[in-house]
Amino acid sequence: MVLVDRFGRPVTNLRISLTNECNLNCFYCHREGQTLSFQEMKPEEIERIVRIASQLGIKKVKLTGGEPTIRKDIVEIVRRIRPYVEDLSMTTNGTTMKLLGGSLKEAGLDRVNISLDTLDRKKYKSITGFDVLPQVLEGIEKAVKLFYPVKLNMVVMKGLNDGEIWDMINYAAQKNAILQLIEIEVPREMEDSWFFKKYFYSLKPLEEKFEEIVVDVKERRMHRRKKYFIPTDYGIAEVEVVRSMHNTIFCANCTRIRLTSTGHLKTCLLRRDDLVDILTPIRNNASDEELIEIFKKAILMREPYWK
Ligand SMILES: Nc1nc2c(ncn2[C@@H]2O[C@H](COP(=O)(O)OP(=O)(O)OP(=O)(O)O)[C@@H](O)[C@H]2O)c(=O)[nH]1
Ligand SMILES: C[S@@+](CC[C@H](N)C(=O)[O-])C[C@H]1O[C@@H](n2cnc3c(N)ncnc32)[C@H](O)[C@@H]1O
Ligand code: SF4
Ligand code: SF4
Repeated sequence: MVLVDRFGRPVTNLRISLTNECNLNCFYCHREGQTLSFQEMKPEEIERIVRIASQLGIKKVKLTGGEPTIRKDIVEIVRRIRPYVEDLSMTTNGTTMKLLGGSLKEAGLDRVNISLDTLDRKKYKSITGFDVLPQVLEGIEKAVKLFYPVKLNMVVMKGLNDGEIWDMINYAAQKNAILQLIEIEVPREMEDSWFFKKYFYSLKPLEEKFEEIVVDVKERRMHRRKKYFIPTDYGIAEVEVVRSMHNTIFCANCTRIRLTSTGHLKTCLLRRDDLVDILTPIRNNASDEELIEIFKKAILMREPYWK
């Protein structure tokens, strides 16, 4: 069974923010659309929500945040939810990967996405606020030994790191990782913000350039994102483009529901009016049937953001 929303979009994956806290401070960070952080779910509460989701056909889970790996119980969380999930992945800034990668793998994590906007140490510090690029690069070395696929997330910013796109394509090919090139995304009301105006870099022209040089192009079901297969000196690079701003096709093919670290189901990254509390009912001993109804209510609230 898979639940389908009012717009005909099946809901097949759950994106869980484990904490809104982070050990870095990227200036553009959307924190998965979460604004509150007054409480965090316990491992057993997360496990219960994932079990209920799996009964509704939601079998792919992404762990994110804030930085998911700063939770002291991260390995326990992975171990607890593993049995209910077919594709269990994490998006991380990579700072703890060298230390934790082995335990996460052992606990059952399938794959990781690691954020890496630049290979330049000074720029990395100016973006994230911390001089930890060498630590992150070591984390990537560790990750590619443990997991497949590893994706590297590069948020492309005008005048800041747009000159590094081809270096990053080569770096990813060399490490046998997939590169995700990502446009900065903000909700409508923030399109006037200083950083969006200054740094937004449209990836559309680059996609057109890719079309001319690729050996293959594939399209993912989720968001109908394109994956380009580009020849490099290090073999074929796989480059996925995440172009979400004002993209109606992207939203029409959104198959995700979200869970905030405070225990609220959230229907869309960019909406501000879409939280459905599931943690309070759990703490008040709600039955599985009641939790299923809460999921269904949230799924009914889903709508494409850009339409
Ligand atoms: N607007 C929007 N952006 C998203 C959504 N999901 C992911 N993103 C953005 O896509 C980029 C990559 O996100 P990741 O956390 O690596 O996850 P992903 O690539 O979507 O997931 P996988 O491909 O399954 O690993 C980030 O910039 C996210 O903010 C979504 O549903 N809506
Ligand atoms: C919010 S972070 C959380 C996970 C982890 N801390 C990390 O940085 O990978 C998830 C992903 O969203 C991306 N991201 C954050 N803010 C963004 C924005 N405004 N636009 C596009 N992507 C963004 C990050 O680069 C990262 O790849
Ligand atoms: S590391 Fe991730 S959560 Fe932390 S500030 Fe950067 S993008 Fe946001
Ligand atoms: S509806 Fe669009 S903006 Fe909202 S989460 Fe889905 S893809 Fe992202």
